[in-house]
Amino acid sequence: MSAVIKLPGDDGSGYESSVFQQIASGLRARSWCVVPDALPPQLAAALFEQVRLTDEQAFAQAGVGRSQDHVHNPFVRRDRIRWIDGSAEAEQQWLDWSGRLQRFLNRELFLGLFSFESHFAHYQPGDFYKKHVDAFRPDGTERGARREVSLVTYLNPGWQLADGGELAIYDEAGAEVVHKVMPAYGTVVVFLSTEVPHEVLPAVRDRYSIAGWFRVNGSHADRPDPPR
Ligand SMILES: O=C(O)CCC(=O)C(=O)O
Ligand SMILES: [Fe+2]
Repeated sequence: MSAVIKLPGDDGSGYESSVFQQIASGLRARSWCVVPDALPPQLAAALFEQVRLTDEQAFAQAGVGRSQDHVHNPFVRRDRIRWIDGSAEAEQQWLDWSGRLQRFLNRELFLGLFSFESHFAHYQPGDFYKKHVDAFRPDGTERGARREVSLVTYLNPGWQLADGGELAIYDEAGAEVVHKVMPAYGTVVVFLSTEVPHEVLPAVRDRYSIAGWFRVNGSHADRPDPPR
């Protein structure tokens, strides 16, 4: 694989903090936000290279549901995924960037996010992910760490409107689409995992993305939970 250029933390240009600020303001105002060109170009390029070189065999059919009843349901979602573990340098840079975003959101919004998990996703032409929320509102009985904030980014150079594959964002009741996001290279979408129903519409070309979740600790004082 070609050498990946080492990324500094925030390069001091203020670009990163301005992106993070837009995300925090968006979440504060209406529980979701879309920031075009949010990924630093070097990071986007490194991740795109990584996903491009990943053997299709390394992607596994994605499932739906909570851990115990997690099943593959091709009527709900068709994408194939590969979890990011930081073993490649591009992945480590992605985890560093999302770690900085996590700390920023905790500082600005007091969200108490304490862990992050993410995967690459590949939607082939015609694939979709029907309307869903990424987490259910806590009902007081759950003890595990739960998804609080969802983070999605796209790795599709030259995407056109006619290619489809938008992320449709619904109102909180899930009744109407309020916004459609084109999965354009470097665009980042962030939303509250329990509040924002959304759907991936079919595309006419291969669609690559990363989907990730920041979790909060749902543990009770008497019985701490592990992060996952
Ligand atoms: O790829 C997207 O636009 C969203 C994916 C998604 O909703 C998910 O993986 O939960
Ligand atoms: Fe989702």
